[in-house]
Amino acid sequence: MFRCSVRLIKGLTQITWLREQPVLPNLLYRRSVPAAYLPSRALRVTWPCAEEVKDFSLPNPSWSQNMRNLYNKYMELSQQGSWIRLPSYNVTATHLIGKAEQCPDSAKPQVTTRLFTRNLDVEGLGFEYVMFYNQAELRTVGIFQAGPYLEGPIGLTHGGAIATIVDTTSGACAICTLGKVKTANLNINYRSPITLGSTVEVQCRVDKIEGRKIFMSTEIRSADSQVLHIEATALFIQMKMSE
Ligand SMILES: CCCCCCCCCCCCCCCC(=O)SCCNC(=O)CCNC(=O)[C@H](O)C(C)(C)COP(=O)(O)OP(=O)(O)OC[C@H]1O[C@@H](n2cnc3c(N)ncnc32)[C@H](O)[C@@H]1OP(=O)(O)O
Repeated sequence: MFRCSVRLIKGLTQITWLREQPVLPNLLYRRSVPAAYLPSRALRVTWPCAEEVKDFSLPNPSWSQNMRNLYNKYMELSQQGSWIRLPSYNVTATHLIGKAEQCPDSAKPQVTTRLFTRNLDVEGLGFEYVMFYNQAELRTVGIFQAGPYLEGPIGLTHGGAIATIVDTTSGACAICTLGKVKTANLNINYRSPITLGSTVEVQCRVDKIEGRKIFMSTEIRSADSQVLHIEATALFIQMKMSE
């Protein structure tokens, strides 16, 4: 009981401390996260090659009106300073390259791998999403449109695709809060199906932090917030300094 109370107090103290940090880049820098993780309020990334690489979290013609409306809402909040749009690339290494001298000539990392959620060349067929982070509240919001190649049951989104979006949005929140992390545990309650083609809002928040462990919870609702689709929890473990 005593150990639990001490852990709880430690966790709350850590969350309070994180909330008081002045700006996200400082926080991430102090946590040894490469500079390219740093999103900027001017909606650009500080990484020198970033402008030459496609940012997949910008609107494209496949986005529905609901997706655009939600995007515009959080962009407006970003301009006011409470939220930051997180850029998104199709190669994981692109997020990790942080120094000018590491910037490859072609402006594209020489790798053959692709980030799972950005592995299709045609817009709108798979995962269409954009994420925003709120440092003061330790929350991310994901706006997600399920493309026709994510089918599970006829006309509905595959449960694994939904798990991917939960992992991605809560993982991004954990990364922005603690730096590099890996998913250790993911629990999902599927409350109602997500129709293919529809747009949903993914809300993730930090519940508590205990040392290297960061506990998250996630809710996915319809674009108008009326329908609850998903309730989930996740545990991410911060990577050790040597990793
Ligand atoms: C430009 C700006 C963009 C920024 C925005 C970024 C955007 C881009 C976002 C993409 C976001 C994608 C996010 C996907 C993230 C993955 O998909 S990761 C891939 C899937 N996960 C894995 O493969 C992980 C496999 N497992 C492992 O590697 C290891 O088990 C782990 C999880 C790293 C933990 O190993 P470890 O570091 O040795 O930790 P360990 O000492 O064993 O445990 C530490 C603590 O955690 C506890 N723990 C460990 N595992 C568990 C568990 N499963 N359950 C409960 N407790 C556990 C331990 O009991 C221990 O607790 P304490 O004793 O400290 O109380």
